[in-house]
Amino acid sequence: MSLVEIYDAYDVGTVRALEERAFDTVGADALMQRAAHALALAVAREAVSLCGGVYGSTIIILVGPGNNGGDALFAGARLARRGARVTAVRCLGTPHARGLAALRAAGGRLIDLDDLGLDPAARIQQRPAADIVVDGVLGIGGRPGLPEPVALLARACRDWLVTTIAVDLPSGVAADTGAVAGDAFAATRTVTFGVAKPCHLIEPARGRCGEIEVVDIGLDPAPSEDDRAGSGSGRWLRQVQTDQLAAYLPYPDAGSDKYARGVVGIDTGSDTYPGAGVLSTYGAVHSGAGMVRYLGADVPRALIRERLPNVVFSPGRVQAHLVGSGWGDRPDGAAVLARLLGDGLPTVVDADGLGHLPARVPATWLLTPHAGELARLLGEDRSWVTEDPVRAVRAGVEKTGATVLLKGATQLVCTPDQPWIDVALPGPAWTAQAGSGDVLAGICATLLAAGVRTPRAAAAAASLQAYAAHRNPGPVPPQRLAELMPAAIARLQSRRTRQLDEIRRSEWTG
Ligand SMILES: NC(=O)C1=CN([C@@H]2O[C@H](COP(=O)(O)OP(=O)(O)OC[C@H]3O[C@@H](n4cnc5c(N)ncnc54)[C@H](OP(=O)(O)O)[C@@H]3O)[C@@H](O)[C@H]2O)[C@@H](O)CC1
Ligand SMILES: [K+]
Repeated sequence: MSLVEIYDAYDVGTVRALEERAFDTVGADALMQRAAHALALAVAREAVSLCGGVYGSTIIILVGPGNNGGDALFAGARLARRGARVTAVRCLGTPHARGLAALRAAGGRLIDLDDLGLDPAARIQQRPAADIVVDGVLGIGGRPGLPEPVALLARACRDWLVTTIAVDLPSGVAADTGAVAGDAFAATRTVTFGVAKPCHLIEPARGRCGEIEVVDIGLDPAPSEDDRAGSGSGRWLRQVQTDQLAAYLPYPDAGSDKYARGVVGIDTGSDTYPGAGVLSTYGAVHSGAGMVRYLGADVPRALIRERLPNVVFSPGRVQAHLVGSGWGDRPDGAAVLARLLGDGLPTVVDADGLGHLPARVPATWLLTPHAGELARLLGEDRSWVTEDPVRAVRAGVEKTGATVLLKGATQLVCTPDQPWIDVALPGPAWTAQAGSGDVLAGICATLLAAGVRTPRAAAAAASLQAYAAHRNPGPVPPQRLAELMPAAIARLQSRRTRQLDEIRRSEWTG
């Protein structure tokens, strides 16, 4: 049994296809026992740290009607055999029969949810004696939306601040979309089997998972195209890792000049909204552009001239364009975009620019909407985007032909002809503030001007901003975060140098 670093996530349909193949080779029982073993280990580790050992710890196992409850009951049996006091609570339907028999044979017992004495009218529920709660109510067979009184129990567990370990996923979250409709459990740790699922990467579900452990139970960790196609929805997400971010960024060498590093042409901001022009230029300047030409309105131009003397204000050669942030209601917006389309250069279209898009644009163009802007682009409600951001970002790509970076708590990058969707490194909640998106658009444009492929530039830019914010926690305003970007890039460059040294060393040592 080994820990797998979380990287790829697949939808439930794909997981079911993998499960079927594994059933054929090792059998369903073996898979469940492996899952239960890994789960019991995770609970035991928690018991050791909270109570000094498994023996004598008090564990409550919440069980639903499916195999998720089966995993939890078999894990409970293992823990009871090691001396834990294990009580299973029947939350929904009939518990997994063999799992329950195993628990009882090991000295555990089953009670009903009613026996916990939860009171719907009480503001604070009486806390049962429990060191650890294991959430085995629903797994990948769960429909979102917990029925009462399970929803009340989920709320109570959150109020009790009890260590909660979710089996596969926190019950109540939608496995494929990451949506949380109504109440859901919030875990301290989630132990998931074989591969991660979208809910482990996408907010708000991700925030309910706590620490995530993907354990190897013998499923193929790399589903084939057939496995994915069979699922119907084909959701394949790839979480950017810090090492990848370090590898994706362009670093100059001794022979680089400003054109090798890239010249960005920026037409953002307006006399009404000058801040967006300033911030997007800050983003471009501080993420490594060789040169930035600001070609926008007069008021932002004057502000930029005061703050960033290295910015050039005359037209000339550029290698990537950035337009749209803070344009407001710009009458010539469509004409500007039509002209840029003729240029054939990679182009970032942000914010108000999205309202002026030509019918089709190339995949080298990058659109950077937040949920509301993507909804407007698609003629949908904002909730249509937030309830299933993967579906929405795909729809944005299909409609426009562009690469789309959907901004928000989880930032997704989708591009035509690539079967997976990249998930940027998640940033701290402090980065949700006015101006973050403008700076991000500037970083995207810099990476494009340096010649980074559009989807990679988008995933790297969003991840870089998150990385810099993590290194500088707290309410740091976006312009200050932009100024902290060079130090973050330097750290990533050192990391990349170490990676390359290791690769060379391993090549030498065979
Ligand atoms: N993948 C793998 O390789 C392995 C997977 N394993 C484990 O199996 C788990 C999946 O098991 P599973 O298929 O039995 O589904 P699970 O979620 O336990 O329950 C479904 C039941 O709940 C019911 N139900 C659903 N939603 C409801 C709601 N809102 N409110 C009320 N009821 C609701 C639903 O009813 P129905 O939809 O049929 O009406 C059905 O009866 C997986 O997460 C992992 O833990 C491991 O054992 C090892 C290998
Ligand atoms: K669960």
